[in-house]
Amino acid sequence: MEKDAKIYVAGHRGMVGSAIVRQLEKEGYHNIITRTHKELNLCRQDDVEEFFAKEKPEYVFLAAAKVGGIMANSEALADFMYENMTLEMNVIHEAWKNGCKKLMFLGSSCIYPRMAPQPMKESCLLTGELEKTNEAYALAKISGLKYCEFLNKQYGTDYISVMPTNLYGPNDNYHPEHSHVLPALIRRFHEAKVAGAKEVTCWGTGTPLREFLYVDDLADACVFLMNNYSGDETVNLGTGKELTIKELTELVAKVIGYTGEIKWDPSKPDGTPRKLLDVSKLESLGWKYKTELEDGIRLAYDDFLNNPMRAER
Ligand SMILES: NC(=O)C1=CN([C@@H]2O[C@H](COP(=O)(O)OP(=O)(O)OC[C@H]3O[C@@H](n4cnc5c(N)ncnc54)[C@H](OP(=O)(O)O)[C@@H]3O)[C@@H](O)[C@H]2O)C=CC1
Ligand SMILES: C[C@H]1O[C@H](OP(=O)(O)OP(=O)(O)OC[C@H]2O[C@@H](n3cnc4c(=O)[nH]c(N)nc43)[C@H](O)[C@@H]2O)[C@@H](O)[C@@H](O)C1=O
Repeated sequence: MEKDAKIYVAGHRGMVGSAIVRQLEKEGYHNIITRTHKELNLCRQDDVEEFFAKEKPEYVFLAAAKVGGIMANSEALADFMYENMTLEMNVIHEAWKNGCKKLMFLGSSCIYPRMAPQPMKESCLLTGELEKTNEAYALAKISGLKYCEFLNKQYGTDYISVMPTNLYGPNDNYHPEHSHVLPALIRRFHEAKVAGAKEVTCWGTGTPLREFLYVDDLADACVFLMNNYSGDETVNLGTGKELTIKELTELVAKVIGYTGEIKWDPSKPDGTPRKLLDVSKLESLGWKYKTELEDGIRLAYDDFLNNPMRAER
C-alpha cells in the first residue's frame, strides 16, 4: 500500500478496527476513511453501494462484524448468520465492483472443524463438523473467505483473508454475558476485588484450551500481510501457544490482585475443547507475535480501568 493510498477500515470503532487504524497511522498512512455503524449500516445494500461508488477506496480492511463470546453466539444463531453474511457480502461485492485493489477479510479460528487435528492448519477448513455454539458465525465467516477466493479465481482480484485466534486488548467489549472470556474475567475479578468478594464463579469446567493474541500484535500482522501476502488460502493469526481456561483465570486473578476462591458453573457451555492455530505459514511469511499473555492482560486491564464507558457497552 502506498502511504497516501485511500484505505477504508470497516468497523473502526471496534477493538480490531481501532487497532488497525492505530497501526496504519503509526506506519504513516494518512488517507484513512471510516464510517460509524450509525452513519453506514453495512447490512443495507443500497447504502453500501452508494458509499463505495462515491469513495472508491483503494484498499479495504473488513473488521466490521457482529461479534460476541460463546453465550452471545449460541443465543442468537440467526442474527449472527444474517448480519455477518449480509454485511460481508455487501462490502466485498461493492469493493470489487468499484475497483478496490486489495481487501483483507477478517474471520476467526472457529471456522475450523470442532475436532480438527491440533494445531489447526489452514488446510483443515471444511474437513469436519463445526462447533455448535458458533456454527452460524463460522458459516458466515467461511462464506466471506470463500467469496474472496472465488472473486480471485473468477475475476483475478487480490482479496485475502486472515483467521485470528481469540483476541483481547484496548476497546474490548466487557459486557458480563455477551463478551469473550478474557474481558469477562477482567471485569469479574476487578469487581470481586473492589467488593472484597470471597469467591468468583466462572463458566464451564475450566478444562477447554484457548490461545490469545493481543490486538495490537494482530493489527501489526494485518498491515504486514496486506503488504506482503497474496493468495486464495487464508492465513492463521495467532501465537501458537495455549493454556486452559482454569490457568487463564489464575493469571487474570494474579494480574488484578484478586486472592479469593475461583468456582466453576458447569451448566454454562465449554464450547470447543481445544482451538490452537498452526502458525507456521504466518511465521514463514516473516511475522511473529510480540506481546506475551501476562503483559497483554496488564495492558488490557489498564484500558479497562481508564475507559469506564467501554465497560458498559
Ligand atoms: N474479538 C475476538 O476475539 C476476535 C475477533 N475476530 C474478528 O475481528 C473482527 C472485529 O472484531 P472485534 O473488533 O472484536 O469486534 P467489535 O464488536 O469490537 O467491533 C466490531 C465493529 O463492527 C461494527 N459493526 C457491526 N455491525 C455493523 C454493521 N451492520 N454496520 C456497520 N458497522 C457494524 C461495530 O459497530 P457497533 O459497535 O456500533 O455495532 C463495531 O465497531 C471481526 O471480523 C471478528 O470476526 C476474530 C477472532 C477473534
Ligand atoms: C473468538 C471466538 O469466541 C467464541 O468462542 P470461544 O472461544 O468458545 O469463546 P469465549 O471467549 O466466550 O469462551 C471461551 C471459554 O471460556 C469459558 N469461560 C469461562 N468464564 C467465562 C466468562 O465469564 N465469559 C465467557 N465468554 N467465557 C467464559 C467458556 O465457557 C469457554 O470455554 C465464539 O464466539 C467464536 O465464534 C469465536 O470466534
